[in-house]
Amino acid sequence: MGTAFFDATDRPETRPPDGDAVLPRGDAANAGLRRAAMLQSLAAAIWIPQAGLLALSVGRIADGGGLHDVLWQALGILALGLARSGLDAAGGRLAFRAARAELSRRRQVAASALSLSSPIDRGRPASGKAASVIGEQAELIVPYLARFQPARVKASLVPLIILAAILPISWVAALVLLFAAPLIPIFMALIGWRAQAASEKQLVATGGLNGFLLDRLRGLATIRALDAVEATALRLRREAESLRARTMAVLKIAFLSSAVLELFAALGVAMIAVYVGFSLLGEIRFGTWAGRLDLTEGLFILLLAPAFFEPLRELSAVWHDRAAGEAAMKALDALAAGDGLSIRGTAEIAPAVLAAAEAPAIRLENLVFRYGADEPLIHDGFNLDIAAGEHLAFLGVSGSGKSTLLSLMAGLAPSTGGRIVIGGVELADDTAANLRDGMAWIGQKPHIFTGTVTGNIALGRPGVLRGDVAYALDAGRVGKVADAYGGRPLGEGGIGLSGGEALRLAIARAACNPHLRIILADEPTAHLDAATAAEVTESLLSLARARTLIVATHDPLLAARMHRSIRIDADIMIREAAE
Ligand SMILES: Nc1ncnc2c1ncn2[C@@H]1O[C@H](COP(=O)(O)OP(=O)(O)OP(=O)(O)O)[C@@H](O)[C@H]1O
Repeated sequence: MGTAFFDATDRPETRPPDGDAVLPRGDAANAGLRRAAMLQSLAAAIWIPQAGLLALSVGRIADGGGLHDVLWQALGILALGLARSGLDAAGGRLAFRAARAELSRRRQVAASALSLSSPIDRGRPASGKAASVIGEQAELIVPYLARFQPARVKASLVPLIILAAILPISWVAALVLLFAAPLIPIFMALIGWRAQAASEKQLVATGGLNGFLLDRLRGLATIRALDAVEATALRLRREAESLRARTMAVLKIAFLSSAVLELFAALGVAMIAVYVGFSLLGEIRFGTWAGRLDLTEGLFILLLAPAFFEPLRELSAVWHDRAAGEAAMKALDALAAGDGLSIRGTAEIAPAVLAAAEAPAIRLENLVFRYGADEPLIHDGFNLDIAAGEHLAFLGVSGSGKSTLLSLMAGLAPSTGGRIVIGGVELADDTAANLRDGMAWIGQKPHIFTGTVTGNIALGRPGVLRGDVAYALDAGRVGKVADAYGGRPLGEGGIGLSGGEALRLAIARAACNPHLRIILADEPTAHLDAATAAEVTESLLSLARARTLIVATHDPLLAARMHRSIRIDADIMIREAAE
């Protein structure tokens, strides 16, 4: 079984709702986006009085007026222009802030759900895919919320206001716009369905490629050793090609939607221009409420016609953001749904359950466990009493369930039946987190983070002081390694450390915990040569002094140093020796 590391200080508080429904937006984000949309719509509507003043000025000059006749109008146009820019900028800023806040909220929910999912859940999302969704794809939510949402409100309000301004002058012009406008949303909606499906496929392909890459990079040594480089490269090329095809499909739809909109907008404006032109020439004598159009009215309508389509064009420009944003939200929500095995102890409770306790006794009562509803029973009514401060070895053939027992004691997954009592406290959802504060997990292959040796020991845990790290270096016997590296970082995944050094570093990590009462060690001497295994055993035993230690092991030498060993497969005690 792999190694687990849990930092009890990093416990998320809430669990997102189950199911794959898109998570509702936060109230603050909704309010911010609504205000932003209103400000931007108001900014767009200011063009109506500006156009009116402009048409009036040109009409006066055409009637023989001088510059002094249009001075006030010019100042009005300028003032309105300034107000318009100000409102537009304020709306944009507000929308962007609300969108970023919403992105952070959703990221936190997804990351919380991920951190709650059990490290022994094999259905956990691939690390590369989860990182891609939370880190990269989630960013697509920002343009969706900050640009698409206000653009949608603008597109549904501003054309109506412009229509209301044109209708009292000419019912024909209003009618032309009224017929041209709905064609645009209808076509956009038709295209939008395809755009969303294409975006979802593209995001899945991106996540898949990231997951694949991370997985293969981690296994590069194996791939090289087994001469599978060529096959892996071919697979990578195929995946990259599929991603390219999906990206092109998304772009094609994005371009198509803008082309459709431009076509209808251009046709609408052209028809208005033809009508106004022929009316001014006297060729068309209908369509107004009072006689013929004059130059001021005609110009006013002409200036407003492109503005009528402008919000729809804006909507089309950000249409792709909607598809990509909703697909990203779905991907985040799927992570947040986290419906596999989850670790116990999601709730915070006040006092540290084990803080004052001595090395606790552990009791497993009638323990039943299976990894999933369709999976076989791993343990069926397992009973065991471990004395306070006892050092115990689980022995048994591979697959007999030793690591599973350790995981259950650490609360990495809820048992299917029975109970676990640690120091008189039953391991349950409201106690597991605090019980874990007093535990350390030492696995076969501890995860070494990129960073210094001391940073890897302290792990940024609050309350770990310089003195604690110095003590831990000593306890894990890694002082020499720390000296050799100094302030230089270790390579990714612990490159630069031997297996034994990595194990001793894990022991040092455990030694840093002032609440440490229980040590769970999963095959700590596996894959080590005899001398290194002996060193690790000594470090482990000195750490376990006055603490309860349980090791799952195949190593008879390590088992011989324990107070007692039990065989998990036969459920019988084969050796009991007091030290
Ligand atoms: N995350 C998991 N999801 C589903 N089944 C699992 C998982 N981990 C282990 N198993 C299954 O549970 C059984 C017990 O596995 P476990 O790792 O506890 O055995 P073990 O005794 O520790 O073996 P080993 O000595 O090889 O480490 C095995 O049949 C294994 O296939």
